[in-house]
Amino acid sequence: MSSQLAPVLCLASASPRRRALLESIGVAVQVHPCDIDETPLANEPAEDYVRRLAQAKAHAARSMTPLPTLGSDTALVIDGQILGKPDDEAHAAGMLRLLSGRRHTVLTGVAVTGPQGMLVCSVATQVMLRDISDSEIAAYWRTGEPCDKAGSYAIQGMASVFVERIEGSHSAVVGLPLFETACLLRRQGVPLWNGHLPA
Ligand SMILES: Cc1cn([C@H]2C[C@H](O)[C@@H](COP(=O)(O)OP(=O)(O)OP(=O)(O)O)O2)c(=O)[nH]c1=O
Repeated sequence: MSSQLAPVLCLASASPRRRALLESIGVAVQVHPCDIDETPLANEPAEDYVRRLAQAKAHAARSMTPLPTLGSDTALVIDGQILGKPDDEAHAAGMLRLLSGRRHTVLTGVAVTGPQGMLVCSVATQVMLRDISDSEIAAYWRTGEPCDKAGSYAIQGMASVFVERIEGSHSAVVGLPLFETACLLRRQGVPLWNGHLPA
């Protein structure tokens, strides 16, 4: 919708999903992916972790642009463990076996820099997956879909057949909670599709 418009936000992310989500609410972006060390700190609570990474990404892009910058991070939590993107097939299979037939939490942190300084939020969404067999896990890996997704699945893709229930924000699981992000953007004066309307 907005790819021909002048960018109003710098997206500090390599994720095509985050770009598409922002464009779906009328925010044209310029993209500056940032290479951040995503290793959790010792005993770091998961919510602190996603907020810290979101802020680090937004901060890293700041020197590259006069525009407000947005950073985000998505991770899963199950049994107190933080799950990020898989390193390889065995890692992905281990994650999917752990998630199979169980409920887990998806946490997404968002940070937006601008005239109000660094604004940060995080959103928790509960996802219940049905039992997934080892042969399904192997076949799913071969689709190529899990390799760049936290927890090794994509709710918006073929893994939707595993998703029994979700409580919370679907867009947050895909990488950016649109309701909460729109609130932060508005506070920083970034116009959305309805930016010309009165508040
Ligand atoms: C659980 C889940 C995650 N994901 C994605 C969202 C994020 O892009 C990715 C988690 O990794 P992130 O490190 O949050 O993001 P990224 O590496 O893709 O991009 P960047 O760090 O440059 O911003 O997993 C889905 O697309 N669908 C899902 O169902």
